[in-house]
Amino acid sequence: MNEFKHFINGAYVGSASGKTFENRCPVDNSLIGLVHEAGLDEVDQAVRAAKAALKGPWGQLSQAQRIELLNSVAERINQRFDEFLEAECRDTGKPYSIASHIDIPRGAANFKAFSETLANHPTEAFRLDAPDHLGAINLGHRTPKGVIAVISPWNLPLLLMTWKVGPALACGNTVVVKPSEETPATTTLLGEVMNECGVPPGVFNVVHGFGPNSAGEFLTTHPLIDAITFTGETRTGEAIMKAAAVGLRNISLECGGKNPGIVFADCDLEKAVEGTMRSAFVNCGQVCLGTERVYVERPVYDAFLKRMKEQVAKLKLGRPEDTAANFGPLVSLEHRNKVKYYYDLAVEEGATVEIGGGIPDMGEALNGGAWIEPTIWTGLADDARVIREEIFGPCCHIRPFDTEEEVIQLANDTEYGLAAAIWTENSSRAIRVAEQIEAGLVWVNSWFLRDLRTAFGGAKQSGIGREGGVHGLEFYTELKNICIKL
Ligand SMILES: NC(=O)c1ccc[n+]([C@@H]2O[C@H](COP(=O)([O-])OP(=O)(O)OC[C@H]3O[C@@H](n4cnc5c(N)ncnc54)[C@H](O)[C@@H]3O)[C@@H](O)[C@H]2O)c1
Ligand SMILES: N/C(=C\C=C\C=O)C(=O)O
Repeated sequence: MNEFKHFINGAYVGSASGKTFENRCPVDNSLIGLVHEAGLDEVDQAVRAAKAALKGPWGQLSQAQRIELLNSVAERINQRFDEFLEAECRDTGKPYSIASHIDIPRGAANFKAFSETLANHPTEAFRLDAPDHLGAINLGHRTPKGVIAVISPWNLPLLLMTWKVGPALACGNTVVVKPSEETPATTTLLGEVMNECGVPPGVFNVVHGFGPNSAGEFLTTHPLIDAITFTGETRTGEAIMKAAAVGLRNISLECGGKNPGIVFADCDLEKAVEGTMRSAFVNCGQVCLGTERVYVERPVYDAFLKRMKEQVAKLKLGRPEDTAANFGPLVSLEHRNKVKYYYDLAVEEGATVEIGGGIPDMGEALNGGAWIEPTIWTGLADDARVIREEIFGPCCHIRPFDTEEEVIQLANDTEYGLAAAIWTENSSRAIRVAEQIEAGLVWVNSWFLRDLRTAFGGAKQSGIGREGGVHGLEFYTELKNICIKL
């Protein structure tokens, strides 16, 4: 039985209250750990440790020294790859085949990528003419923002936490991380790596707990937090934004989505099927960038639907360590109940269930887990709740369209604006349509192909701000202008 303690000032500490909550394996709902729930005291200790570390050895390091240290963190994650893989898959139930290609490699890459950005990105300088004709020089100078609260979700725990911790530390900040209550393991394990690599105590801190009236809320309302970066549901983002308003703390929000996939008749059909299969079903559909609405130009609608059903039927459900498995359970029974609610709602709203729609028989050993069938629907009206609300499961609705104008209107008819995928071999059409899609991220003939130098974030109710590459600098640093009279 694992015991997950907080990581504060370089040490693992339990909650003074002794309060813990259960950590269960999604594969069979077995009890695999107890997690300490942080109270106000633990959160305060973590924030004050982070504050103090800014003025300690960490604050004395040069940018080059910080970058060297963070590159060693990346290398150590890779050296302990199997431990991170086992911990992530135990927490999430996802197949090793997925976590070993996405979650863990990106956990390391997120430290390296931002180090290189920082080392190579200039600030700014302007020469100003002055009335005395001697002029002045203006210099842009970046300093760390301070103590960053990092609040992360359960779907890609290590990836999404390090996506924030990497740039935050690269810019000289310190962090207090509150991972999801569903997935404490890899964030806790990273504390060991920080110590092994010589990251000073207090630079990286972890507190466990829930949101409201628990560690999440205690952290976002703590007066010594200088900025909050959050990934999770839009409604949670609203709550965190309200908390951040007191004391004017900056926020970076990466929230929900109801992403469209647009398949034109002039696409490479096999590429479109392969890409849509990934965007709808990888990670059991638990990817914010995933496709839950698929629009297919009428001439290829029947062929596309047929191929998708054939591919879904081939998905192999199984334990994480099953090398043949490419489809795991949802993260919890609670989330399975939510997704199954939408499966039932789809039928009530008039959907045709083309494949799936239920709970699979996984055999006695696994039937207690959060398993659910990958599902395709057709025939729903555009205003159906299943078409408008984020489900965050392995399901998608496929609908024909006839014109480019029609599909752009359909794709944009959502309160969200996170991502989209467009499948066409016509490059002019690809760019023309992509420019009109109201989203932060548009892939053409690909999906979740990530260049960490690019801007990442959502429009509309999918988030606020952009992280990635130089874009994170605006959030993770204060930019000062120094004007020097000549
Ligand atoms: N845009 C992105 O990059 C992105 C990436 C991954 C997931 N997501 C979204 O995340 C959601 C799924 O993740 P989830 O269920 O963990 O989201 P969630 O909002 O329920 O929880 C996310 C985190 O916020 C914490 N939290 C909850 N309420 C809080 C509060 N009031 N104050 C402070 N912290 C609070 C939770 O404990 C958790 O650590 C989906 O909507 C998905 O689209 C978005
Ligand atoms: N933030 C990123 C992925 C988000 C995935 C959402 O589930 C990334 O690739 O950097």
